[in-house]
Amino acid sequence: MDIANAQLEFRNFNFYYGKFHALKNINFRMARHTVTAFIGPSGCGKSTLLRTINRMYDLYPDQRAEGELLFDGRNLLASDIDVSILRAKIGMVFQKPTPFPMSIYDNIAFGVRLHEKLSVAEMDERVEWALRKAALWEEVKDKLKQSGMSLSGGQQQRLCIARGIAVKPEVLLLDEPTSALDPISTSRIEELVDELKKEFTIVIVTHNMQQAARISDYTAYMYLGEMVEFGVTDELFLKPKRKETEDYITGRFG
Ligand SMILES: Nc1ncnc2c1ncn2[C@@H]1O[C@H](COP(=O)(O)OP(=O)(O)OP(=O)(O)O)[C@@H](O)[C@H]1O
Repeated sequence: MDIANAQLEFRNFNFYYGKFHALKNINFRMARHTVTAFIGPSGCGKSTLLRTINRMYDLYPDQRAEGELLFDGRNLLASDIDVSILRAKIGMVFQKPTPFPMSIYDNIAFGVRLHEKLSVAEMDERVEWALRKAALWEEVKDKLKQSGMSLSGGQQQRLCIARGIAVKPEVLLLDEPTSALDPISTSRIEELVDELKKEFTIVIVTHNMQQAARISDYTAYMYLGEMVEFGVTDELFLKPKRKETEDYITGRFG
């Protein structure tokens, strides 16, 4: 399976936690404005793979990556890459909603201030833009000064998505963004992903195969640190090429 004009490309990519070889020879591409889902059993390396994309591992001295991870043709693993600029281009939303202990407005404005000097009016506009994109504006427009922590879990997760997109990244990484949410909040986030892919490239880790089938364009099935199969989502679910993938998606695994 090949993707022309890849925005992101893993080439002969390996990742280690100390001596533990967590990702083994990963090769695949992601196209701009598509949704790619990583699925596979617990511990297979989905989150590890996602976190390499914005070099989260830099924070931990015993973790290292080898090979190439190309973003618009540039190797993100190179030592001269400015990681703070990289993280502005590649935003991330975690499994548990993690609003900052500050107002709804400042949750969004905080990250923007680190990267851009905006006037008050421009910042107001940016905050509204991000909250509208995250489908939260109508619910919070009259309480922007209230703490982000006062929102419901589903609203907090949309606030985190708004915070992630407020700096106008090109790629948004979602690490099991709905696993702590009820079905209604989950379906709102799923609709949101569909909307957001018009402007951003989205990579999502999910435990939920139905969710991957519903919202992604491409799916990668991982097992024990290897990418067993990567392909167009409908094809991977309806006509998997590998027996291991078929066993997993039909529930015969384990
Ligand atoms: N900080 C760490 N130090 C050492 N090993 C780790 C660390 N984080 C993860 N691992 C190991 O790397 C492998 C992949 O873990 P990872 O969290 O990426 O899996 P996952 O597919 O996201 O799992 P889950 O679905 O349970 O979240 C596992 O064997 C795990 O034990």
